[in-house]
Amino acid sequence: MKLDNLPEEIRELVEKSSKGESESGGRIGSGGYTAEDPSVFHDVLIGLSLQKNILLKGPTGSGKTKLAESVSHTFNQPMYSINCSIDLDTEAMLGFKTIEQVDGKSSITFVEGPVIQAMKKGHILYIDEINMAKPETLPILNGVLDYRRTITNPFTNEVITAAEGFKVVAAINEGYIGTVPLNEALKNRFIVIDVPYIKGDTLKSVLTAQSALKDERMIDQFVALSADLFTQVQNGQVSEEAASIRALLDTCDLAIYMPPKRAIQRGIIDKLEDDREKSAVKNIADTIFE
Ligand SMILES: Nc1ncnc2c1ncn2[C@@H]1O[C@H](COP(=O)(O)OP(=O)(O)OP(=O)(O)O)[C@@H](O)[C@H]1O
Repeated sequence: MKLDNLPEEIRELVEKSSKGESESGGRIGSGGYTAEDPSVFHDVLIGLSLQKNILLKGPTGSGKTKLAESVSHTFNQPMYSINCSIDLDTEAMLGFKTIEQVDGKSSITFVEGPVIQAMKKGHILYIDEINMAKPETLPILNGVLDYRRTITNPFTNEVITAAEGFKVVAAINEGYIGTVPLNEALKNRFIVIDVPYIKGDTLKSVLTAQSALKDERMIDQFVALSADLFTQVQNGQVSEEAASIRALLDTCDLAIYMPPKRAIQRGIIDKLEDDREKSAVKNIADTIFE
């Protein structure tokens, strides 16, 4: 278990609740989530240790998936993921029946999906973009997400109660095109943690660690660019995704091989729809990079 730097009381909680089978299936996430406010990660760990479901709420590229991976890393428990979309169906969550040939004979077997596997093994279930699913798809998980921690598999009639250690983390990207407001009963089953874009020295350390760009002066310039973009986002001049850390990391990588302003054009500006937003970002880039 990777518990360095955690306050004593949180470390004890994490140790107690980090059960689950250690064998096969799922994948232990890599760590690396960094935030200026340590309470973001600490509160996620506390909530999960107390068997609460966690809903990470934040704009695209703000590190929600990275945070979930870091949870898996810290608890040393494998993570099973569901990526929600309007096409998500019960089979993608719970599993499906298939015909298998055993000794020349056909038999029907059930291939367990991420929810059933994580429940049975006492591992972590990550439900990404939970508000992209059709509202009628997720209520089947209501019993999994409350004190019952139980589901009746509609394909096999098996009643499954989650093994000790089972944890649920979900992520939501509010206001994003194609999303629907989360059903209240579903939202009610989660503790909500905001995951904002990182800034300043924290951003610098993430760019230094995750980008291939090694020119410290240029990294400082990209941190300044991000701060200015953030101000424009707050003023309502540009949309939130312009300040995405993912886009900034891509831009830093490109800037090793092309002038930084071209990298910004490719990595940030060309993703924006609105011409006024594009020129606002371009103006900021012009003030920081010659
Ligand atoms: N606070 C952070 N700490 C470490 N890495 C971060 C952080 N924020 C963003 N990143 C990096 O930025 C990239 C995007 O992060 P991630 O995929 O976790 O975002 P997300 O919030 O899940 O995005 P989306 O909503 O689009 O799925 C990753 O490469 C991740 O490592």
